[in-house]
Amino acid sequence: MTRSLDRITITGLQARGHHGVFDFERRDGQTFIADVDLELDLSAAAASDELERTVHYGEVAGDVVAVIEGEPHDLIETLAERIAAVVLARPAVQRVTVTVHKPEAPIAVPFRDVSVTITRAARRPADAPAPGPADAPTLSPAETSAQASAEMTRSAPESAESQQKVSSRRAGGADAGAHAVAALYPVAASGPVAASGPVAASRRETVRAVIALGANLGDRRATLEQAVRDLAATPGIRVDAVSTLIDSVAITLEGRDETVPGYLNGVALVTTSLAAPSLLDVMNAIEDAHGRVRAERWGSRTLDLDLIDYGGRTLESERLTLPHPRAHERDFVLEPWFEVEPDATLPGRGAVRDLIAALGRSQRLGDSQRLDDSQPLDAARREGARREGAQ
Ligand SMILES: Nc1ncnc2c1ncn2[C@@H]1O[C@H](COP(=O)(O)OP(=O)(O)OP(=O)(O)O)[C@@H](O)[C@H]1O
Ligand SMILES: Nc1nc2c(c(=O)[nH]1)N=C(CO)CN2
Repeated sequence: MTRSLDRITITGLQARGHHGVFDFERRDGQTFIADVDLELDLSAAAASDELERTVHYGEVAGDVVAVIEGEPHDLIETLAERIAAVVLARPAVQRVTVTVHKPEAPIAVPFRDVSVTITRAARRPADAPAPGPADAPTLSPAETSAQASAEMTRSAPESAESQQKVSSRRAGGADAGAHAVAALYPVAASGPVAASGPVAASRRETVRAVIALGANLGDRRATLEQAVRDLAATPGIRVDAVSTLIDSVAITLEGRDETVPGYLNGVALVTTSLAAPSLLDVMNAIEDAHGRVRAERWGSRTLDLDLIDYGGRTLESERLTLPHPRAHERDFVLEPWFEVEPDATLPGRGAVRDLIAALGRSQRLGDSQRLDDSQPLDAARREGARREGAQ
């Protein structure tokens, strides 16, 4: 006889997403709220008092929020289906009921809420024995949105804890080497990486990402400093290190062009709890805030922020390709990256050190030069982190 299952229920999970059929919904985003009701057998966990034998509700909350923040869908029906899929990816969960609320939906008459509710079952026999550690192979927030689009592959995500270890190790390595590099790793001084909103207390998986910065119009240095400040002040983003800035000749569709204003380029290493599409949203918003006009490809711009690497993942979607498809041939990206992460690798391309060597002297931007004073950029990073902490 099949006995009825136990339940874990989380209600009111709130996050900002860009789902909807209207352009303005895609552009501006709005609040979505999810309730999830997991059906599973909790007796082994209750008997042993072991977290490993149940499902960590904090992680589920993080996964759900990542789906809301991730790849936009037209319908809340689709969003609910994606949420159900990531919850059911946890082997212990037999059935899940998902409600997605869209309280700010564009409905022309006063209303309190609109929602959809779906129930989905795992394609596992309901009375099969519960898997060992109930929660075994879990998905990171980024993966969950990736799984939704079924496009992303990955290497293992780094937990906040392992990330801290990696950063500390790097700081030690830097101490042993040039002290200029050590100054770029004040790990302890950086702010926490927290999810915004009601799930801030839940443990969110964090991912290391590499963001390239460039500008060739206006006060380039001031713009790049402000962009670093803006990134560091964004909840869910911690800027761990910034490179010095290099001055480089503009590469246009015609090649090197010295008649076009030259670029200042640099790289920021960040740790983020945002899903990759949400991180790109933030980057685009910062570009827009600096008057970025998207007139022509490789045209002059006040600010360009490119997502070079996101936790080693590869992705090919309409608006985001990971790693950045042209990073391997750009020494204005590779050189600053190498400076702050000498052992970095570009997924599918190899060690950044080797990629720089492969470009060969003749192809390098001969005019690239290190600006000896990049302190303002690091000061901007710290100031942004303080601003985020104060929020
Ligand atoms: N990894 C990525 N980082 C940033 N934008 C990306 C990435 N992958 C895809 N895109 C998409 O590329 C679009 C165009 O970006 P952008 O205007 O910065 O291009 P570009 O700077 O002219 O050229 P390039 O991408 O070669 O630097 C963006 O709207 C974004 O959706
Ligand atoms: N030197 C240089 N040239 C470019 C750059 C850039 O950042 N630096 N960015 C481009 C489009 O993203 C096109 N050309």
